[in-house]
Amino acid sequence: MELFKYMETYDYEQVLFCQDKESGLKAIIAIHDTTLGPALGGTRMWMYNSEEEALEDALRLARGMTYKNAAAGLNLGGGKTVIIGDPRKDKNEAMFRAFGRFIQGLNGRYITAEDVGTTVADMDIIYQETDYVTGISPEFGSSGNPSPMTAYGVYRGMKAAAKEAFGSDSLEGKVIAVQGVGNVAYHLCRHLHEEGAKLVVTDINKEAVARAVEEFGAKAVDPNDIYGVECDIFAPCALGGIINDQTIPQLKAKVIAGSANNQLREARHGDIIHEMGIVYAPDYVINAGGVINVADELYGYNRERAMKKVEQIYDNIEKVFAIAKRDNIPTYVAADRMAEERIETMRKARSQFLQNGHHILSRRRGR
Ligand SMILES: NC(=O)C1=CN([C@@H]2O[C@H](COP(=O)(O)OP(=O)(O)OC[C@H]3O[C@@H](n4cnc5c(N)ncnc54)[C@H](O)[C@@H]3O)[C@@H](O)[C@H]2O)C=CC1
Ligand SMILES: CC(C)CC(=O)C(=O)O
Repeated sequence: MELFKYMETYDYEQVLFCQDKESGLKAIIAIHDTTLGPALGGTRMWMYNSEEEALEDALRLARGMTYKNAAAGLNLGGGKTVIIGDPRKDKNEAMFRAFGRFIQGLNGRYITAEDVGTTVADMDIIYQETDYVTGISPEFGSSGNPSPMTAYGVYRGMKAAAKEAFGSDSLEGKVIAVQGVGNVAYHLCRHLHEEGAKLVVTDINKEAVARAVEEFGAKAVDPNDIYGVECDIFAPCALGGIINDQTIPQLKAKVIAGSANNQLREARHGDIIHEMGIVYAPDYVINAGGVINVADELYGYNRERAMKKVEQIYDNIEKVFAIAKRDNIPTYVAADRMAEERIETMRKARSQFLQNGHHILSRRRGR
């Protein structure tokens, strides 16, 4: 990849490569845009096949966070970290301490949290070295694991998408195919089961599948068969890039609504599903519950307040559908438009000079 060319094309501010030989840390922190405030986005630990692949993931995910935070109405920019390694084998305390010191060195330009492969326990270690970490244990007055709130937001957004597609937001009796039943999707399945939806699930982790079958009466299918399941709603809740040339022809669902980041492999795949009449709830709008929840920590965490904001994901998805109809564009373009308009408006509103700048971080309590 020609890094600077790529950064210029999508307007990235900063990319940091962090290395610590003793602990084996190899991390890439990508900061996309801090117009609205410090960049907030999780840390993903994953067994990337190459450094190039890790870099691409960090960059795509960071940009997604700029749009996610803007669309959710947060005063935060977008960033993300990837750590190269196997989260089941390569983690150690020194690694997360060293990583915490790299974050502290950024002096608040980037705040981290959990993502795939990292946990509350990892965030607690990072917290030993930096103030700029969220999603740490409730014992520290924090919000803990963001996944249940992400799941609640996806559930709310899915209802809004169902209303658009079927005329009612009830999910009772709807057949919902869920790809990946990890941290987020487990809680999502609980909400769906409680509302009377019929679940079809898959995961590469057999235990995760067995739990969903046992607790929610879900039907299990093989990972490759999930796309072609006869269903009303497809909920991608594993990794990104799964709406692509190979999977689209298999899809039977009328709605796509799930937690995975970067669901469309390429923008054109958003156009194709739009033309097919599939109602797509854009990923970064529907999966913002976790970041809304951890961002609330910056104000002194209040669960009720955070939950109210997560509930509004229903309204945010409706707004996206309204823009899509108004401008006759696919929903993924409408979401981008909504986020970009907010960033531009705030850029102008905050353009006067202030001696010490100002952001909610400067009033952060309890730290
Ligand atoms: N945890 C959170 O609060 C948030 C998560 N997300 C996104 O939601 C997605 C899921 O996140 P988590 O539940 O936290 O991760 P997780 O790692 O707990 O769950 C992902 C699940 O997908 C499974 N999986 C991986 N590849 C698969 C494949 N090819 N087929 C079927 N299953 C597969 C894994 O075995 C795992 O059980 C990710 O894309 C993440 O970036 C987005 C916003 C917030
Ligand atoms: C998991 C969240 C706390 C933040 C994030 O990185 C995301 O929403 O993807």
